[in-house]
Amino acid sequence: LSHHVEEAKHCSWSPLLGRQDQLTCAAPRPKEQTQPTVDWKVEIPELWDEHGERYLPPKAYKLAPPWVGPEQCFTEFCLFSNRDAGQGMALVTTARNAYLTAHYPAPPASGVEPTAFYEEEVPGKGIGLIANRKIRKGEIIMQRVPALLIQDTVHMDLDPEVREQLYQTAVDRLPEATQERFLRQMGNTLFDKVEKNAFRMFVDGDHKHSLHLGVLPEVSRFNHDCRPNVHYRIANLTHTTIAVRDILPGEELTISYIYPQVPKSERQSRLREWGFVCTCSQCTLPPSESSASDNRIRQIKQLEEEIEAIMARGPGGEGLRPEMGGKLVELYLQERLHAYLGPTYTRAALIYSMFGNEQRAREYAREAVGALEREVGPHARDLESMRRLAEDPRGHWSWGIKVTSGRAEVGRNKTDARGK
Ligand SMILES: C[S@@+](CC[C@H](N)C(=O)[O-])C[C@H]1O[C@@H](n2cnc3c(N)ncnc32)[C@H](O)[C@@H]1O
Repeated sequence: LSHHVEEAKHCSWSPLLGRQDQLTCAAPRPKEQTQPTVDWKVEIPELWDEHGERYLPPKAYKLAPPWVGPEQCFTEFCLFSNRDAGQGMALVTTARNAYLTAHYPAPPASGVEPTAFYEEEVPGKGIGLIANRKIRKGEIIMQRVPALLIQDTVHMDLDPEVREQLYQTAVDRLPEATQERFLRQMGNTLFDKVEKNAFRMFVDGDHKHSLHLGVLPEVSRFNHDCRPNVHYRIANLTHTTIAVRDILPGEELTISYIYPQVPKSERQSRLREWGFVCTCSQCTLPPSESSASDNRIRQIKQLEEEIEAIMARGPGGEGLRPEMGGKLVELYLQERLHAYLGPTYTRAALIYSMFGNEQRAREYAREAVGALEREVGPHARDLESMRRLAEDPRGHWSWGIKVTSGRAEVGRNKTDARGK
């Protein structure tokens, strides 16, 4: 079976542990890359019977050297390791998941040169990453596969003493340099280090035992900011961090651990579940600016819901105004939500195209292309549509449909983006 990595299957819920937030999906078909990256088209051998219902017998999941394992088994979960994959990988999972993981690409670490940033103590946050030079929007900062990948049930249910010993053995299987980096992470016990630093990763789509906690010791140094300058996405178990705006030397590099487009009190309570009180740039604004920010977040929500409701009635739906798209972009930029602009630019481009505003449609479609590539990757669903709109607005399905008759005159390509 040629098993492309597709939406829903092999999607990865982010971000760091458990607290469900953004969804980053892997989809098929690689596009040209400007920086070294993984091959997105993954060949995974047949794993199901011909009806796609039953798993193959466990012996079908044997791993070839240099993979080692299964060892240290507890019920169906065992330790598997490979010192040569990525910077070394240890898995505590089922044989089936180990087999799948072994078939994902585990590329060597890549990204910006190691001197582009450095580690430093950041007041109130522990160690963080600081830019050492200007890092440009769109630069991939790190691309890594997890050093430790632990099936969620094991992490949650195993007896704590047994679990700690198992994690110790798993860490011992890693190359020395990776072990050291792992042990330098925040957290008193190995369990605690996984808790504080892991990202949620799905190995096997929506199949049983798919959810894992992936620990990437270098990526763990990114502190949280509710208005991050770095976005991350996970596809094929590869974790990519990418600058979403130009970052100046001396600025801290940050990601968001949560879905941040909610008022401050909600963000803070979500982050308390993480065991810390957020001291980020947005949470420490003076009260008047903080309430202005909360207001903008409410405005964004309202406007998005309004646009969604109109679009749902069809492209000719009444109530759409051309300035709605521009206003939405403006609010996002004022709120410094640079990591979440893809759908916003897409909406704005479509709205202006519908009203026959060529210049604005092109301009926003171009921005949408860049933002979608950064946020979702080269296989983002609306990317092709936005490329076409940027190149030839008048040939796009959305062109002028609000001007001509106010009724839907959906053109050539019905699979194009429609305000998503
Ligand atoms: C994944 S680690 C980040 C790196 C960590 N600072 C270190 O020294 O290794 C997450 C931990 O960093 C701290 N942290 C990250 N972002 C923070 C923020 N915005 N405010 C306060 N503490 C933060 C919290 O202690 C959190 O549990």
